Amino acid sequence: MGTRASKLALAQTGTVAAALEAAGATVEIVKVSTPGDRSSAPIAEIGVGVFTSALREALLSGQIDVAVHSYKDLPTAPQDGLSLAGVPQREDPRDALCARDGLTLGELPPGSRIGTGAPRRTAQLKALGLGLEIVPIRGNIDTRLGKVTSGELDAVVLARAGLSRLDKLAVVTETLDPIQMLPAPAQGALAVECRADDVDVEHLLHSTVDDPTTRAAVAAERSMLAALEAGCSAPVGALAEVVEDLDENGSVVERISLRGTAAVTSESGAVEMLRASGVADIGDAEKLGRMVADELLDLGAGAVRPGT
Ligand SMILES: NCc1[nH]cc(CCC(=O)O)c1CC(=O)O
Repeated sequence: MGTRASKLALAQTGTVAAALEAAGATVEIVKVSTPGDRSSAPIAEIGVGVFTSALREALLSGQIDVAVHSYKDLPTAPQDGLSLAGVPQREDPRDALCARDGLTLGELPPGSRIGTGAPRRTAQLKALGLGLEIVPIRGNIDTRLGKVTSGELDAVVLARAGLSRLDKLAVVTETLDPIQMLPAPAQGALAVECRADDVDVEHLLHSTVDDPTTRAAVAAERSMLAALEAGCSAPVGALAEVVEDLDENGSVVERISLRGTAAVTSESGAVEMLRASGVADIGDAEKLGRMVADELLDLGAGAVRPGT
């Protein structure tokens, strides 16, 4: 199994490895270095797939047989020759504020310095109108948290899932409500890939680590992102949840609800978050994503293409 060498990537790969071992497989972990690990430039500058392409190449060349990615880091375009055989049950997808002195977002005084490198988090924080100063940062979770401990920053915003996997939830001072901060499409989910012609491994992954509910939710979020022609560094948030609903006969059915947001920045620099949402049958998850994207485009989301 190939993995990036960061603590988070190793923890993520470890959970999948444990599930495969419990199913009788023998696993060897192979660390693969990616351009995203070697460069500290903003992700938007290094390009799409900075954390995932090297793992995919190792898979295609036969150096490894299974790759575990953070799903939100995968480009939306499908990859020839690979199969997304397992989408394990998702962690809590929300973002988390880790602030000094136990403060919540509303308690941070205007002018507080908040670290994040994500255009999506930056846009949503600005749109809240709290007068916070957004400071661009990159680096692994410990590096980011260290900037709060040292006093360089008042807070950082991180994926709650990453902190949970590293057993660091104690540093969270507020789990951000999706009404204020919609997570990245597929945040908190993993993507487990193998070669498309490796049917035994594909079957093993599918039968041991795949969660159809997570797969449907992520499909809705990612099809919204793809329909906006945006990538993981775009100011776009999405959250799909499987909810219980009643059909026309009054029987309980599971349906999927999707909320999406995209930022538009005016010439004066003011940020507005456009919002759209919808509900559909689980089998129509991808269609739902395209519908919510169309609604965002109708509202004026055309100006959120990558790089803008
Ligand atoms: N490349 C950043 C990245 N990719 C996946 C995670 C966290 C884990 C997840 O969202 O599943 C993170 C860090 C963060 O956003 O705080």
